[in-house]
Amino acid sequence: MQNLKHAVSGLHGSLRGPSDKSITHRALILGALAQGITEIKSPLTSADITSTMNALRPLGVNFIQRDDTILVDSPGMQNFKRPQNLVLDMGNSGTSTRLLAGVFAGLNLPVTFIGDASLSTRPMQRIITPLSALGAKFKSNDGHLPLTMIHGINAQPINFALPIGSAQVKNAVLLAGLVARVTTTITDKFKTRDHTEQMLPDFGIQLVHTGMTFKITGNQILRPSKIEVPADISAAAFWMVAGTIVPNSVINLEKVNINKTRAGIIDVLTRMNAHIELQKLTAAEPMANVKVITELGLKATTIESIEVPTLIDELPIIALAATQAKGQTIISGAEELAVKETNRITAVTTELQKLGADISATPDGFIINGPSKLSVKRATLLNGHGDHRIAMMLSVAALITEGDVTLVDPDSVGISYPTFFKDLEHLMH
Ligand SMILES: O=C(O)C1=C[C@@H](OP(=O)(O)O)[C@@H](O)[C@H](O)C1
Ligand SMILES: C=C(OP(=O)(O)O)C(=O)O
Repeated sequence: MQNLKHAVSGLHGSLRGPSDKSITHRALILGALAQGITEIKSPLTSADITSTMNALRPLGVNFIQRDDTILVDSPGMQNFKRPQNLVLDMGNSGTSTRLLAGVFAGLNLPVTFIGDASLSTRPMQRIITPLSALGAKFKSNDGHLPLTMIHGINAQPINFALPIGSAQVKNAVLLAGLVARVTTTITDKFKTRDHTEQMLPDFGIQLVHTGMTFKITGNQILRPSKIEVPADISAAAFWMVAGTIVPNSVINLEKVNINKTRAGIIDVLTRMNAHIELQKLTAAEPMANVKVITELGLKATTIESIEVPTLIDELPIIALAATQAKGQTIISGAEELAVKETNRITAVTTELQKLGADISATPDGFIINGPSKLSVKRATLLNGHGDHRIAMMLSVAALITEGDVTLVDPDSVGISYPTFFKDLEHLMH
């Protein structure tokens, strides 16, 4: 339980938030595939990242933590140990499960994936179907965990057109092909996050891009690399919205990743009239210092399917911003939100309605009328539904809510942002 009743007189200060979760998963996995020592500077350390590391250790990969660096010391994919009857607990992490299913399918190393109650409800058919089409064989609980891969892929070459806007599905196939060392061509018309594609050349892997398609020629071997992980825009998003809607705030967010496949929230908040300034920095992935100043004259906007992959994890906090904007915000094409750590469409709607927001759920998003004054008449329990992004959104909502609200499950923030409440304290003082 975390009481969220605060007397807030603005949020102030600078913050280098947690490092990017997607980039850290990928750096750990590619580092494990390469023989030698890969250095990952400023990785995220969180429960989901622990799931990825725990799954790679049985292959003979060591992770050495030194200050703000993880050294990935690996025998390389050609020399991985091949333990029998491997059962891997992926905790709460969809990314770990789907990306590593691709790795194990490429290795042709049988494995069973299990996970927590939330992960066990999430759809895995989306990776079973394409990997099975490449010759892999799976047993699952009707498309859910426990998921057993009986044998890996054998098709070559691989030609895959991504059928849904999921980077995790794209990466399952990409990694299967890379590890099996077969020529792999992938078309991503949804423009899902491209961190793996950006990072592969650093590991010595050549890609050829043609429009929405990229090709990785077979038989390439990864070499170890040095990767620096920027701050996660999906975490910074909470402060971008908090700094906008809490009166008298000025927040500086340092070294935030603004890769264009991820930065949709900046476009959306700017359309809504928020005051966001970017100071661009030079880095492997585009990065900026982001300054946010309160703006109480927000206006409604429309978000459609084309923009959704660039801000999918930010939609709960964007929905909160929309409750404070004048007019009707319509968010559509976001049906994927229903299959995240919880059904984020119903969770966001139910919890924000408790605070008096005018929000309704649709099958693929939300309709939100604003602005609404958020308040509760009596002490109210808010439920993060075990989902880190819902818990953090509600904690920001509480900053502008009149009355006494308590979050029943604050610990979920540890999935992606273990220092969230500490950083909130820092910005309040
Ligand atoms: O590839 C990734 O690192 C992720 C992709 C997205 O999921 P989908 O690929 O299922 O959309 C996102 O929601 C998740 O937090 C991380
Ligand atoms: C959906 C998320 O992660 P994953 O799919 O890796 O569990 C998230 O972090 O919001």
